[in-house]
Amino acid sequence: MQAISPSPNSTLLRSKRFTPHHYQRYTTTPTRIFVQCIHRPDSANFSGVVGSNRHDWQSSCAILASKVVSQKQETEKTGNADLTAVNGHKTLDLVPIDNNLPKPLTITDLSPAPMHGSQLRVAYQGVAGAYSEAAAGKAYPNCQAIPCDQFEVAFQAVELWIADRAVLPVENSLGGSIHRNYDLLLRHRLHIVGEVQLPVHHCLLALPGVKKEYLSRVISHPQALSQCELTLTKMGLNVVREAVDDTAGAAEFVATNNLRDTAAIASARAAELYGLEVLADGIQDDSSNVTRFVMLAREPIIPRTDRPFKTSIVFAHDKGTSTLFKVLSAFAFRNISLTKIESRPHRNRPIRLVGDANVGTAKHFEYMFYVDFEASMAEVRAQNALAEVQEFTSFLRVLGSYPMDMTPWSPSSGD
Ligand SMILES: O=C(O)C(=O)C[C@]1(C(=O)O)C=C[C@@H](O)C=C1
Repeated sequence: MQAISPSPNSTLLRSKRFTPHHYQRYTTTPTRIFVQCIHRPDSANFSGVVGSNRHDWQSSCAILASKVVSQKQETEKTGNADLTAVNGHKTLDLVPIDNNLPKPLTITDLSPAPMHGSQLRVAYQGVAGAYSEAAAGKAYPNCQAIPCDQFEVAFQAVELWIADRAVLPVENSLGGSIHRNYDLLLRHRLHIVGEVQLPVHHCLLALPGVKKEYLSRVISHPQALSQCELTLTKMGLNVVREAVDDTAGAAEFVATNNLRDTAAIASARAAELYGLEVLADGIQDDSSNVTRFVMLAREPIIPRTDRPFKTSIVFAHDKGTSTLFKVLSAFAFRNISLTKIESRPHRNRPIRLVGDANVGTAKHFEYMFYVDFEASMAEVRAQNALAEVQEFTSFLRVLGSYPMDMTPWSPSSGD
């Protein structure tokens, strides 16, 4: 796996990782891109903000497409049929498309890893040496890993065709679910196309020559801090814990600021990359510490039945938790195992009031339920289960049906 910035020709090359600011630049690029995309898609003479290669052209067209869609939505909202300008320039008239027509199969549907140029581009949150980067490498061994400063940015990188996939940690065997990422899965329209389970082996890292006794602070990703909480206490360190964006970012911070009183919890690879020493190895509270990541793409994969598949759904129902049993029994009756249930606040309707003049008003919290089950959407039993679930729910979305990670268990191999 090669970790690089997204495009050799773009202004992004100078920056270490993607930030929302980068998208700002991309989405406000001049209309010239639009003209170029329409008339000269294969030209080798593109100039200005768009690079000269096919990948840059594709990215520009994708951004353009999203502009046109938002323009169209704006037009529909305002009812202003003449509003067909992008950045002040006239564009082609939009032809309404019937979204229900079957889409022709594309190469994306047929190959598990569509290639642009030579390598798949995989966005992850963090900097080089983060566990998410390792997960990207495990899922797609020859990919270009694209660091992003936030999870939200990794989603946007895929939506804007700057990356082909995003890799997202969703749960850890010690720290539990990464709730923010469940919320993002719902807010965005990407599809889960795979999962990887990565053994996570944490190290305590410090500048060369620093001893444990000198430390007054340990910094890391909140998940990593919580996965090492007991061990840190047992080590008798007199340190405050501080949360930062990612584990490798913590290591980089210690190194670049020459902090002799601060250690980072990160991988052995982060120690190598940022010139730190390993003060303690394997400091996670459980040696079989493992994080589950999902891979996201713009298009779903076609579910199959020739290997074990998992399907992830999210649903809400109007009648509070009383129907939850019925929903779950749709799976039980068909012998479909559930591997995970998670509930999150229903942000559009967080509370349901049930009034009773005699005793007052009950305030019930409303939830979105996330369920993973062991079946492929290509199986009739899964389709029937979902048809039944739909009867009890007010909202149902399939987040993805994808191959299960069946790699042999080897806790010591991860870092
Ligand atoms: O900070 C990193 O290195 C990450 O990849 C993030 C993350 C997480 O979000 O849980 C991933 C795996 C580990 O469980 C700790 C941190």
